[in-house]
This record gives sequence, C-alpha cells and structure tokens, in this order.
Amino acid sequence: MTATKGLEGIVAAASSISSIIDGVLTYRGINIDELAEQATFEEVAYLLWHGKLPTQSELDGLIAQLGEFAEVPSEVIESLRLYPKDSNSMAALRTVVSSLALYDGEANDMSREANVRKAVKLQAQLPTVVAAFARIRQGLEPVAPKKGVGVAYNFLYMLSGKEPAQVAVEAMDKALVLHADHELNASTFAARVTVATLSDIYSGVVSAIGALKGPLHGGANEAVMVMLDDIGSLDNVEPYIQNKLNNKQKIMGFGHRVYKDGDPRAKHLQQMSRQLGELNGDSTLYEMSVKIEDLVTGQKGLKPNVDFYSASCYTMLGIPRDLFTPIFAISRVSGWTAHVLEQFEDNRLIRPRAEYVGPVGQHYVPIAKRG
Ligand SMILES: CC(=O)SCCNC(=O)CCNC(=O)[C@H](O)C(C)(C)COP(=O)(O)OP(=O)(O)OC[C@H]1O[C@@H](n2cnc3c(N)ncnc32)[C@H](O)[C@@H]1OP(=O)(O)O
Ligand SMILES: O=C([O-])CC(=O)C(=O)O
Repeated sequence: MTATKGLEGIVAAASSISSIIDGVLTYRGINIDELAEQATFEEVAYLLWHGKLPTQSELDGLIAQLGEFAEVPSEVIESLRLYPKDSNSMAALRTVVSSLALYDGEANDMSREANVRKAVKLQAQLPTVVAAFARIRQGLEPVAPKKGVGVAYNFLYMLSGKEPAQVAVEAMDKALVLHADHELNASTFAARVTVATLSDIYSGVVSAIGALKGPLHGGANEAVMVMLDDIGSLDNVEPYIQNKLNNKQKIMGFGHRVYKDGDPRAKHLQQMSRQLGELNGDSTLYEMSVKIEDLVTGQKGLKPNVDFYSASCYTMLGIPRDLFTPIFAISRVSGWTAHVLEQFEDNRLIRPRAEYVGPVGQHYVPIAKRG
C-alpha cells in the first residue's frame, strides 16, 4: 500500500454535480462561462440541488422559500452577541452553523424531503448569520432579511442596512455563481466524508466550513487581500513580489491542484475587478492585481485561481477582508448541500487506508523503565 500525497489524481467519488474536464468547468453539464454570464445564483443553486434549471414557478418557489427560512432563531442571534468581538469570522461561522442545528426540529431527519429543505434553510441562513456577525461586532443591530429578493441582494442589504446598488448586487450575484460548486475540492470532500457516516447535513456543512477556512483553500481570498494591503501601492508590486519569488514563498491566489492551465472562473472575476475599478473611479487594486499576475505567471507559469481577483472585487464592493471567506461559504453551501444529497442517494462509508511508515516490532515499556 503506497500513499499518494494529498490524494493527487485519486478519483474518490462518482458525481453528476460538477465536472472539470480538460480545464473546462461545468455545473450539471452547463459551462461555467454560460452560467456566469446568464444565470442568477438562485437558478444555479436549484440546478445543483435538482439537476435541472428551474422553471419560472420553481424559481419563484425557491426565492419564496429562501425568504421564509432566512430569519434565524433569536437565540442564535443572541449567542452571536456573546462571541468575542475579535473572533475569527470563519470560526464564528463554523460555530453558529453548528448551533443552527440545535434549533431545527428536523436536524436529524434523514429523509430526502427534509434534507432538501435543510439545504434551502442553510442557504437562506448563512447570509443572515454572516451579516449579523459583521454588524454585531461593530456594535450595530442586525438587519432582518427581506423577503422576495435574491441571496446577493439580501446579503448586501443585511450587511449595510441600506438598499444595495444594482451594480453591486449583480457583481455579488456573479461571484456567488462562480463559487457555487467545484467537484471534489477539500471542503466538499470533507462534507461528503462526514455525512457518509450517516451523520446529518449540518455536521457535513460544519466540517466543510472548517476545511474552507484554511488559506490553501477558501481562506486564500482573504490572504490575497492581506498581500494587496501589504503591498500598498502599484510601485511596490514589483519589489514585493520579486522578493517573495526569490525566497520561494507562495503567492496567494495562484496555482491549483487540478487546473494547470488556468482557472476558468478567474477571467470573470478579473473582468469584474476591472469594471468595479472603473465604476469606483479608482482602479489601483485592479492594476496591482494585473501586475502581480504578469510577474507570477511570467516567472513561475502559475495562473490566478478563483480567489485572486475576488479579493479586489469584494474590497471594491466595500466588504471587509475577513468576510471574504464567509462569502465563499455563502455560495459554496449550495454545492456542499448538493453533494450531501448526492452522497445520501447511494451512500457508502468513506474510509480509505493509510500507508504505515512508523516503527514496527516495538514493545510496551513500564513507565518506571522509560528513559
Ligand atoms: C478555492 C481554492 O481552494 S483555489 C486554491 C486557493 N489556494 C491558494 O491560492 C494558495 C496558494 N496556492 C497553493 O498553495 C497551491 O497552488 C495549491 C494549494 C492551490 C495547490 O497545491 P498543490 O496541488 O499541492 O501544488 P504544490 O503545492 O505541490 O505546487 C506545485 C509547485 O508549484 C509551486 N506553487 C504552487 N502554488 C504556488 C504559489 N501560489 N506560489 C508560489 N509557488 C507555488 C509549489 O511551491 C511547487 O513547487 P515545487 O515543485 O518547486 O516544490
Ligand atoms: O477545487 C479545488 O481544489 C479548490 C477550488 O478551486 C474550489 O473549491 O473552488
């Protein structure tokens, strides 16, 4: 038995939700480029859960259900007030999502009907708790969700307490579409491993949030913004990046386990970053990002992944950098829950083997005789 480090190239599940074939990403067989240009996030969530695009009445039904479920129990909001104000936002999200299960009477109902409903609930509630967390730590009151609006609108509205601009809603909606699913990435795999023990959907999503938090995965979008803030100016890009490259340090937002020739989502986020810069009348972050890309791709051949240009986009939308990864979770919960539903359809415990590389033939030594 020989281990493959990081399970690279190992096919660990059969799935009909999303595919990456020859560098092309599809959700349920539809190219991500088409979805990014034409679909709303709610259409995409429906597509991931049900395997087909919704009709108008199915879409209206989903939006109504999201509105119905978006409010979270007052006990959950009260518990958010008790978190330290400097809590890590992903740790807070992981904790609050775990607590949502305590107030859901059907949390342990394993029927498909209940699980589909819980997928919609989680999708509806994540934006509410992220926005409430962000406001409470600033000493502001949470804003109740609106009914009959999309996830992107509602999140921006609950975050700021103001009607969001149409252009901001459209940008956020596209970002949500682009992050919704991605085959067997680490957080989705974590969710599938958890529920394959026949644990519940909340446990699967909590596992996934924990995996997404790390900077090699979803946490990279925040790390990119930390880097852009550290660089500080267009003039400082070259010396800063050159120094990192010379010292063989990682440049966050570059590289990918599966895409070696570029992440198809990055171009959409790059375009969004350029457009937001033009609209804001300040393209510095976009120009800095392009300069970083030129240097890193030019010297290392590494291409930007989905996390790279999302950092400048979210900043230009006025979002604090430690909410970037929670926003990723707001989108990816659609994919996680679709994978949980798929796992339950034909479940088998996920339990690989380890290659043992430790000592053999050892014996127990009584404590008094240990040196
Ligand atoms: C939504 C997402 O999860 S997308 C990924 C988000 N993560 C990041 O942006 C973090 C930065 N990127 C990385 O750390 C990696 O590229 C990962 C984690 C995404 C993929 O990791 P792996 O498939 O294990 O690639 P691995 O780390 O083996 O890299 C292969 C080579 O490229 C180098 N490399 C990979 N990414 C980078 C990077 N961002 N900067 C500099 N060098 C890099 C590695 O150092 C390694 O070089 P070597 O062969 O000389 O040792
Ligand atoms: O697939 C991966 O390994 C990481 C990624 O891009 C994602 O989760 O969107």
